[in-house]
Amino acid sequence: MMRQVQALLFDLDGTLVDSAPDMAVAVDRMLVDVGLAAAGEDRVRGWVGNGARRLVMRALTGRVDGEPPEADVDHALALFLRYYEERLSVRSRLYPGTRSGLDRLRADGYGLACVTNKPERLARQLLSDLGLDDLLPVVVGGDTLTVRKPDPAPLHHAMAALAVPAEQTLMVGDSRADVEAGRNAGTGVVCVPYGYSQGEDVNALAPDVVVASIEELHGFLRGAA
Ligand SMILES: O=C(O)COP(=O)(O)O
Ligand SMILES: [Mg+2]
Repeated sequence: MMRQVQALLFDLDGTLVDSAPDMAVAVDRMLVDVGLAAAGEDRVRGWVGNGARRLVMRALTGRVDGEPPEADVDHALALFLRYYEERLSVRSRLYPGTRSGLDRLRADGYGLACVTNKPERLARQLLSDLGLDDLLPVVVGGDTLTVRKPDPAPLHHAMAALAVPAEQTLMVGDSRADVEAGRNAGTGVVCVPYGYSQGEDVNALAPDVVVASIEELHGFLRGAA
């Protein structure tokens, strides 16, 4: 798997950034507005990973596979996005080892990109607020193309921007959508165990390797080089 890695594609929420605290505030404000009970941060953590629309669908139904009426989703999504944008990076934090790991990976010359299911505009703003925009200038969001992870197209888009083929790229993520997107695109797949994986153990998703942090990923690639 570690054949000549030249580029790394990073998931954002749950991999680089613990963004659930701010997302939970926005979800709860939305839920109260539409007459439902606030869900709280722990439940919201279990709903993040497949884009803002899916997050809202889960919040409205309390179910990971919930399918509320389209008009309800449209209304709630607009509220969620407005509230989330107002407080995008108040409590969101980089996971330990993210900054140092990305710095070292860049110093070693790897191509780095962010491939997230978050709306691109919010992803760019969050990366900028947390000081990662220089390290990750290539950002593909959930609405950059017409499809999102687990579709391989966002990964292909990022790899084209980095000019690195899939055989020399690793997708680094925290959930099933990332693992499947990597497999579909033909990249290697790395998981972190601390993110949002809708209650699934990332080991059960059979990534090529699980690393405890982005800094550990750097050490792992050094060792494999
Ligand atoms: O916003 C989401 O649903 C998840 O975003 P992610 O792909 O960065 O985990
Ligand atoms: Mg994620």
